[in-house]
Amino acid sequence: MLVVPHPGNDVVLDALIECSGDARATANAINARYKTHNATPTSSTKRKLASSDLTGWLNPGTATSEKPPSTKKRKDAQLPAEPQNPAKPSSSADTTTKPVVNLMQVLRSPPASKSSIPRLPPLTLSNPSMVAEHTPCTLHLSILPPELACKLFYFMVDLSPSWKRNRWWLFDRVVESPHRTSFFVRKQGEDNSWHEAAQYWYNGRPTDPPEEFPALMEEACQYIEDTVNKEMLKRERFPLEWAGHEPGEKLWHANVAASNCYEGAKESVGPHSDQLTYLGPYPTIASLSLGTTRTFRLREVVPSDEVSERHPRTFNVPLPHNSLVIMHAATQESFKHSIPPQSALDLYRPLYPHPSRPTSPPEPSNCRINVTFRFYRPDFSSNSIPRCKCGAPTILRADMKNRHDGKADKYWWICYAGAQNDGKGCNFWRVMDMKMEGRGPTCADRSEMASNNQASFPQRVTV
Ligand SMILES: O=C(O)CCC(=O)C(=O)O
Ligand SMILES: [Fe+2]
Repeated sequence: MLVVPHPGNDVVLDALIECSGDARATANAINARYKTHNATPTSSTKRKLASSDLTGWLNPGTATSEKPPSTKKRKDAQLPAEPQNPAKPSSSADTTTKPVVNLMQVLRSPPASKSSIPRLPPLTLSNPSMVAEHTPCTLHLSILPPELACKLFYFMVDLSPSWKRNRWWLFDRVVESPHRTSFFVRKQGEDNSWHEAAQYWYNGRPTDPPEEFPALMEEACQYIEDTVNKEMLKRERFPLEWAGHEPGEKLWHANVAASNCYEGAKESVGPHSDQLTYLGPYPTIASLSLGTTRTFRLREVVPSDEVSERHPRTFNVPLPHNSLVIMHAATQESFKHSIPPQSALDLYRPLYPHPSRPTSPPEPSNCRINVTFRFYRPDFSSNSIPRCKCGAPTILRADMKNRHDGKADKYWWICYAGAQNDGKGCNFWRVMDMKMEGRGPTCADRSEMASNNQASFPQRVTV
């Protein structure tokens, strides 16, 4: 079993988007990027090159090939264009021989930069005002009453042995995430429509019906919703954000939550942006940290038209027990986030004894529990998600290299069936069209309505 930081295929999906859905160009581009990085191969890099060539990933004979929306290369794509003479398929990359190779070595290697633009060192954002200054996120310390935070930590740690390691196909092998995860829904009437969404938390794997929010999670969620709503009132809203709440209803509420357990310093999650399939564009996600402090890393994705001017910057945010990061709108569109492995960590020392051992002193722990509270939008409900030719629901991803200013945003519906189906999906691609697909109302729709009614509407959209 190859263990890679989840979700390792984020890099591949981004590269596919940059190559306008052309899978062959994507494989060639990833190979070319790797080869550029290792321009003067040593004997060890030669060995890696031979075993990790991605050309064999493509299997056009089995793919249900839909012509991508545009096969014309985008001139602003960061990855190199398809070579004139595509490399001959490497025998060692042949799917029948299945070489064992850590694909992250291939996918993670950025090209050696020859540019003169200064690289900025990673910046540690050690307090809430620094986080707000440099990122679209806000950090909130001591978010829950201390006893509730401690009880919820114990409760989730006790539950976590039943959580799953995410598994999916990447190219021709199954990979597994280096942490455990679970998914919860908030009971709201008889609505079971998020069962399918839960499967997406597990990369399209069939799952048992998701669990409902346990009582302690529900209690915590109410504090978190209050903070998120207060923060949302302070910030600008983006045109594609959801604005369909009823008068008097909260701007944001959580209807699902995903949890992660990282045991020890080495468990991690790789750089990714969250899938937008049910969240829609410009989501707000509230991420609660309990237990040992870990670093939350944010790395900006520089739009294509700025790559020659500046390098992306990396920000490290230490997240202590009982802290909340709100990933506000535009975080998923313009940053990747991760929990990198660490060489060491400080044990968490609970203030209170475990409820089932009230007379024993609390034991230090090397676990971190993370709960991300999310709002799955009604206009992105399961039955509205386009299906690909495999018959499976597609996933929604932002074209991160496009500028994200609320005006020129682009999102793609992409086949994701390959993640569970021996790595074989179809080449389904479609640009999302909010209006044509009948989605909304968004902040832009509301603001349009207001101007049609000739009401004066402020520049900052308030809904
Ligand atoms: O553990 C964290 O703070 C991040 C988890 C995460 O990125 C995710 O669940 O999508
Ligand atoms: Fe995430």
